[in-house]
Amino acid sequence: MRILVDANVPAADACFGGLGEVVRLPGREIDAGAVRDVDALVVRSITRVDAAMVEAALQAGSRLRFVGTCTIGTDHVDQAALSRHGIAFASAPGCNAEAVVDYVLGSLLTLAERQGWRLADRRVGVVGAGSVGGRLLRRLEALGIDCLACDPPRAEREGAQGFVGLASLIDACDVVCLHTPLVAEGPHATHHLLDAERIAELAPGTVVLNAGRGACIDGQALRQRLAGQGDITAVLDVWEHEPGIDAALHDLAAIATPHIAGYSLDGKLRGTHQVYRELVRHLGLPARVTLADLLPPPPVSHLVLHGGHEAEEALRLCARAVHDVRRDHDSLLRESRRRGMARGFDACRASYPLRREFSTLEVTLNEKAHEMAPLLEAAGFRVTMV
Ligand SMILES: NC(=O)C1=CN([C@@H]2O[C@H](COP(=O)(O)OP(=O)(O)OC[C@H]3O[C@@H](n4cnc5c(N)ncnc54)[C@H](O)[C@@H]3O)[C@@H](O)[C@H]2O)C=CC1
Ligand SMILES: O=C(O)C(=O)[C@H](O)COP(=O)(O)O
Repeated sequence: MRILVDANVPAADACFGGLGEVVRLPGREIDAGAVRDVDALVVRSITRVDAAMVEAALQAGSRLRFVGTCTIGTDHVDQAALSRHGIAFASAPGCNAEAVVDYVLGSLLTLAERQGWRLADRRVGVVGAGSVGGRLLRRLEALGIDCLACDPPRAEREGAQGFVGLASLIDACDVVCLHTPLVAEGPHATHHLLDAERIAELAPGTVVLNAGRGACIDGQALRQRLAGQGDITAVLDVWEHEPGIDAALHDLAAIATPHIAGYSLDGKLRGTHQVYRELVRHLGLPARVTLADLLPPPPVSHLVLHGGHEAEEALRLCARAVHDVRRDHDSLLRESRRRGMARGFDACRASYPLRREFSTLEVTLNEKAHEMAPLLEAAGFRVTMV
């Protein structure tokens, strides 16, 4: 059996090597020709697995019977086309949701520091309350932050209580966080969910954060608002037309990162392992590799606080011990200046030093810092007191 695996999938040999011959290719080079001679394909979000690719590969004699994406998002895979041709499909729901929530908290704490406000004084709106948005709401609420959630599909299934419409959320919130999948059509389509009209409705001072999919925001309309009135702030991890993103919008975003919100080692390994489990199930084999086999100890495992920090300052300190979003912003700026936008974007992603998640950091609080315990636990750190 031959398994073609995106070169950016970690632990591919450890997981798939026991099942057959593993062949690696950069995700953007995986096309019908590359798939012609394989039985299984394992990708991430940058490989388009569409009807044309699958049909061209099959016509050329491909034995392809399984496609897995080690990501949450599935908008790059034409699942209907796979099913028409009897090809099994698996994704990795929730795999990197914790990492995205860490990214959002780290970004908001960084903006708060730069702009001189406290997160505790802001109302945060979460659009798309699924794996990522739901976890974000739970952490924010545990931190005592006022939140609103907008999720019409969930509101339809579960009842409207606890959810608001998008217009009300925009009207009431200081921070609007997008965590929706990209859905091209249907009653809950998300393509340009924040369109020119919605962007015009954002009150001055609003922070817009997108860590869902780039095309959920009309980038041109956002650029015009930022360049014209310049009275809102954008934190963008995802972009229309990645990797060739709009350079002017990039320059106007307060925090601009190259689609790495979910790039924790933990999240990526979970993604690989989830797809591995689905592949062995498809083959009727036992899963011999466990996730614990794959995860090394974190580079920074322990921090001691002796007190004297204001609450949000302590949070920022712990968040940055794990992940400093300013580094990711600076590296995209530097690499895009040096290599051009598309190549710089991909270079940052390819060489990204996979970070760990907040839950891998143990924070020990000395007596004078004990009062920080509830806040740090709510943010997702492991806390011990001495
Ligand atoms: N920036 C990054 O690195 C990452 C981005 N993502 C993106 O985030 C998306 C969300 O991830 P999960 O929360 O795990 O997915 P999920 O499927 O668990 O949740 C998505 C939620 O969005 C809701 N939704 C759908 N249409 C909506 C609409 N029109 N308005 C408001 N809500 C709507 C759904 O009902 C669902 O509750 C993924 O599809 C992926 O595209 C995911 C991981 C990493
Ligand atoms: O899981 C998802 O969905 C994501 O957006 C991934 O974190 C993106 O990672 P790549 O597929 O672009 O490596």
